[in-house]
Amino acid sequence: MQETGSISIHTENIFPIIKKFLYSDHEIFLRELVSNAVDATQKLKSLAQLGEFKGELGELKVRVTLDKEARKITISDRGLGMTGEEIKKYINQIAFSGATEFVEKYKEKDAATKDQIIGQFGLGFYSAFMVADQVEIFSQSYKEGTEGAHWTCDGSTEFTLETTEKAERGTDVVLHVAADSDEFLEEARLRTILTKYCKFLPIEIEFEGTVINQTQPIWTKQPAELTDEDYTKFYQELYPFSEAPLFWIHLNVDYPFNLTGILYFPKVKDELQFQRNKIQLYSRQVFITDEVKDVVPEFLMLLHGVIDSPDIPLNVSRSFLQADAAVRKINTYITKKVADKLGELFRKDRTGYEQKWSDIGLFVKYGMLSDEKFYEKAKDFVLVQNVGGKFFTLNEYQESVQANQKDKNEQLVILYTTDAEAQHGYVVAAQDRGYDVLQLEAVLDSHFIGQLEQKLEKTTFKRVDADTIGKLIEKDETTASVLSDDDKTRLQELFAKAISNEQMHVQVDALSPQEAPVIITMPEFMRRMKDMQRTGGGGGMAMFGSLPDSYTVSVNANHAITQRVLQADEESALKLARQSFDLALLSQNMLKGEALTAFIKLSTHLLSAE
Ligand SMILES: Nc1ncnc2c1ncn2[C@@H]1O[C@H](COP(=O)(O)OP(=O)(O)OP(=O)(O)O)[C@@H](O)[C@H]1O
Repeated sequence: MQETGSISIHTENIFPIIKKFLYSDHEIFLRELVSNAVDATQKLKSLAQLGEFKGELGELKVRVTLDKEARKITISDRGLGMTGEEIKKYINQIAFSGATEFVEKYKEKDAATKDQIIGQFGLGFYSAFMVADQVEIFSQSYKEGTEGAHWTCDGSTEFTLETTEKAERGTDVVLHVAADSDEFLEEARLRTILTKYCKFLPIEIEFEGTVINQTQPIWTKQPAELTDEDYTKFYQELYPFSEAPLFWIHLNVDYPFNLTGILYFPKVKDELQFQRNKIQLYSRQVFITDEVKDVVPEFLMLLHGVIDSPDIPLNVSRSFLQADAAVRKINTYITKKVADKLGELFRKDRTGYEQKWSDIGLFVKYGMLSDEKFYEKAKDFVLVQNVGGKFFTLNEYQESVQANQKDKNEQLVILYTTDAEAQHGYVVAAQDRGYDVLQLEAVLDSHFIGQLEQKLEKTTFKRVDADTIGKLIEKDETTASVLSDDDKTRLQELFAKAISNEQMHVQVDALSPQEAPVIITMPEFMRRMKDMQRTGGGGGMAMFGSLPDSYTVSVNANHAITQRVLQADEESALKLARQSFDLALLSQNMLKGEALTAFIKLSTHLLSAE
């Protein structure tokens, strides 16, 4: 018996549209057809378990075969099969209306959204027409007493359906590859596509004699069944040639949404190395995309691994995805899991955690800055390190410095350096006072400091070179000046003349005689403004666009050199002043070019004059 018919009477022909619009992603036809074959096989297995199918299951592989000569690709399964009636219902009506709906949605979108939709939405069975000008289905249902069915469609809305003899239960979908799709007649091309999308499908997929997939990837197993080696091996499979991960989290939740997966913490050395799009998104073991934006919180995109969830709505556009309740819950869940894991590592193995800190620190701080909930958890396990290399939690650090580093207003002043080498003199000066100095060197740290100042009560941060040591943490006691007011004015004028630079604001301060004769500082506020300006922070910063460098030059009223300057004749006084100022510049790494040459010349001269 043969029947012909029209798939739908009131729809325009969708096939040219499918073909035209989906040009960039033709390869997904194979993912769609192979997953259909896998679904049909799994359905049969379920029926067998329920006792509704009593026959022999036999070998349940899905086979993909290529006949280049005949221009045919065949996808065969030994699943539950379809009767002629079922083909009419599932392929002609349901699948077709699904494809039609897809095309309708697709037509309205702009190009960017289109790419997004294609990547995340399977066209289903009709995606076959992206590469084939004729598609045949040969199917034998598992139901006893049913006849085999043969369906043919040439890419118009017309189809034929007839009975046929098919010995084996299951379905063969035969694609007659169109003239413009020759690339899919290459074995290597098909293998690449299969490996990309089908590598972890739950039923064996055989292509040209070899099975291309792992049916039970480790994320589908229970953590208790797995060893560390299993996890690292899997990581190597996903990312060959990369360094071993630091640690991982096995995700496993089935309520209120379904999600499994493994997230790895990669070894990252600096911000520039962050590699996004390393997490692969699967839906029931079928690879969907590695664009997990919106499904995974921004700061977690630095992680690697696999997420598998049938609950992530792949068939909706981007803007909708962000607002989707399930996606929001998944975001919250993953963030919580990651925070819990870090907390656990910190509690169980503090030493190991400290060793890993240089790799995870950046990530933890990034998380704290971008997610309030994460901050709340991470504030207990985020670490800071002082210049001596010792690690502290925020609480531990506050405890340890508060006896010594509170100013006269009971404000705790935390001192830090962004470069212990370059700011060495200032670090030593602070340490000599009994102060501790933290290393906060990463680009992210300036934002992190800002956040901590908001969160921690009565606490401010100052870079060690933000002021002279006595003023860095202002106490009640003051050092008296040995100079008269007249001397101070003279000194100020002499130095200003010797330096003759408008960006250097000279002031005479009563410092300890042990401190340097001249100290150059840049106020904390001013430096932060400039930092923000440099890193392109916020529009409001534009007004500081022409902010000049502005330094404070403190002349130490109590230093022996100062006395010499005052006692010398004008010419020698200016030389001495210039020389002490240059020394201060030198200690800040600010003496360059002509000034440096002049300094060396003068030094040599002074030395030989002795
Ligand atoms: N190999 C097959 N064996 C048995 N039934 C099949 C096979 N391929 C397709 N079908 C039937 O045709 C229907 C439509 O398939 P189609 O791929 O268009 O949509 P789908 O798989 O339901 O959804 P999706 O859009 O996610 O692919 C399937 O639901 C299934 O009932």
